[in-house]
Amino acid sequence: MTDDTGAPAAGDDPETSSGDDSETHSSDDSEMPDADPETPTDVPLDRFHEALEAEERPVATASEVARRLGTTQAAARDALADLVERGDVDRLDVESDPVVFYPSDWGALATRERVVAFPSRREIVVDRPTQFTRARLSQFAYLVDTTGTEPGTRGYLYRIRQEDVWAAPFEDADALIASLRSVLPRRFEHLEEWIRDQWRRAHRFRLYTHEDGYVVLEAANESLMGNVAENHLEDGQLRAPISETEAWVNEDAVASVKRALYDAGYPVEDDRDLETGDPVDVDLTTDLRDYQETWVETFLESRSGVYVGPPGSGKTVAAIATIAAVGGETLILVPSRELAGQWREELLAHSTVDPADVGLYHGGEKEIRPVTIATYQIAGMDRHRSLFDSREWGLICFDEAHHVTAPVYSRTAELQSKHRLGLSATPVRETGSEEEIYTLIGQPIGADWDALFEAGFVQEPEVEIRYVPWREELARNEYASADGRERRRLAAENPAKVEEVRYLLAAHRDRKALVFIEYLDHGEAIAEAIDAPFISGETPHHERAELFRRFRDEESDLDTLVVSRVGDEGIDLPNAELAVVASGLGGSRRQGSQRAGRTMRPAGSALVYVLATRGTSEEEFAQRQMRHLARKGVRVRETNTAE
Ligand SMILES: Nc1ncnc2c1ncn2[C@@H]1O[C@H](COP(=O)(O)OP(=O)(O)OP(=O)(O)O)[C@@H](O)[C@H]1O
Repeated sequence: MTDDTGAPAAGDDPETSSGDDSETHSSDDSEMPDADPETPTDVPLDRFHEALEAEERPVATASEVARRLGTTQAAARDALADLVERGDVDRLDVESDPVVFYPSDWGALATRERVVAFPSRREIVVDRPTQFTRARLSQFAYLVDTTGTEPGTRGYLYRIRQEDVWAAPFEDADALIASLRSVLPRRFEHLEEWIRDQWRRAHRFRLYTHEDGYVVLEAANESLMGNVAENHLEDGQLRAPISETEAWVNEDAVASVKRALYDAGYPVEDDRDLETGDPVDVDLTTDLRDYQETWVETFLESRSGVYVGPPGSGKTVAAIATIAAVGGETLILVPSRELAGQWREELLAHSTVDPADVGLYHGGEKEIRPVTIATYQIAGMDRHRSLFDSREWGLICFDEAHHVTAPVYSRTAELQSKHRLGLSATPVRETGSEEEIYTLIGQPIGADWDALFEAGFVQEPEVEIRYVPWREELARNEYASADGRERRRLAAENPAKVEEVRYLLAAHRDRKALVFIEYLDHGEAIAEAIDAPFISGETPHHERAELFRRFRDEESDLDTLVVSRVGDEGIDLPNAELAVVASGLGGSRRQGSQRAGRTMRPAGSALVYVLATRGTSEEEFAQRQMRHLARKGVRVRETNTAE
């Protein structure tokens, strides 16, 4: 069984997570009386109660108990085993979490968290959810909001969508329903029926490779083949019927068949034999974290998928592990040349790959090697078709998968016979091509973002929206009399923002900072005012690379960069501790979370300031972007700055 929570895998020894625990709970051991490292295995039930009280939770892992009792983990585990033996304590094997313990007479522990179901809306609100509940829910429900709908409440709102059921990692519908029942206060027949129905839909069509090598579409019964497939598929997608329930699929149409049936509400199971390409000798040299291992295992089971995790959560490293596991020639597609270079370095840093086996293919260099890193731009050009055809790629990796362009999609549609891996920090897209990503690349394989923040793998940024007033009458009047795009530009370029940027940089003098802007003039004005370099699309590549290199260099005195959209994405600046989004609020939610993402790095504490001109549409944009982050569990604060 797999899970997409990113939490430690099934049956994990609690020991493996003890290191994380100590980071997640700020424990104060001095509260515990008589901490004795030599605590015998015989722990009275009272001491266990004390440990729970100190944790302020109804359940505790062995490592939490050990810490509270001031004993070793092994001793705590033995003691807990004794208590379980005596019937005083129960243990709960949570599939994707460490084992937790609770007093037997608290059997109704779930009442501590309040779970309320709204079956007709297919929504579940959980007040103070435990890890257990969250891990379970995240397997078949979508976390809509963590901020609570009423002021002061802390409800987590989950929604069970069609596609969540389709992608739920269970062997069968019964297992999914069992999981649902384990978190809901009672049974909801209609909801269960709906889930079973959705589950059935997702298992009605299957693609497989015939022993003679061609691809077959198989329907669960005749009428599905007749009604659904024939009504929704176009001429030429199927070559010929093989039986009442099977048809020979045109190899070039595999992607469009999948897409059409998905749109018709019948996601297709893809059981074809995939190509692996010529073998490549790559071993991983970095130990994966538990959730990364789960990602890779899940990928290998379905042979396609998209790792969805916040920036800095280790998607690239997990992708390198996947490359090593598939072990075949790999084509990696990235949005920019800088990222291609970075990918190469990461590959060399985290694996044994021979540098001579890694090629870069972009505007500057054109090498095709067993592992080739190319830009989407080049990959989309007709005259570079050979990139796809010259080797039998076994794995195609789409970095920043929401960037995949239409020409690349159409090309990769032909590459459905390869292992396909996407990486994305932002599953949400406003243009609606989320479905495109998931049907053409694969299902999302994700982690619970909150859990990653809690475990300390990713620093939670503090995001603050600062509403900046017009401080100049002239600017305010100009704005009032303008319209359309001009109005938006004027709001973005509110001169008062220059002061604000200066103030924020001065207030955080010790932090490496990125200032994001949308309009070139504005960027130049800010760069001049704060005396920092400005990187835009017009900055030559070598200059850009040099500035980024200096910014990364701890020794260098370059600690502030002003960056236009080019700097937005994926550039690895792990030491950026402060981001000021001075303009660019008209962008999508994707950009909002990417900008915040630039500073969501394991090193240093991260702060993001978003400047919005008060009383303009920027206010609304800022709030929309930040709501998206808040839903992901990121803390957002709003401040009005002085007139
Ligand atoms: N298993 C691991 N052990 C040690 N360090 C790791 C591990 N996984 C990732 N890291 C480190 O964490 C940092 C972020 O990892 P990585 O670049 O893979 O994240 P990402 O999710 O791809 O980020 P982005 O979305 O910004 O590209 C890197 O410095 C990387 O070396």
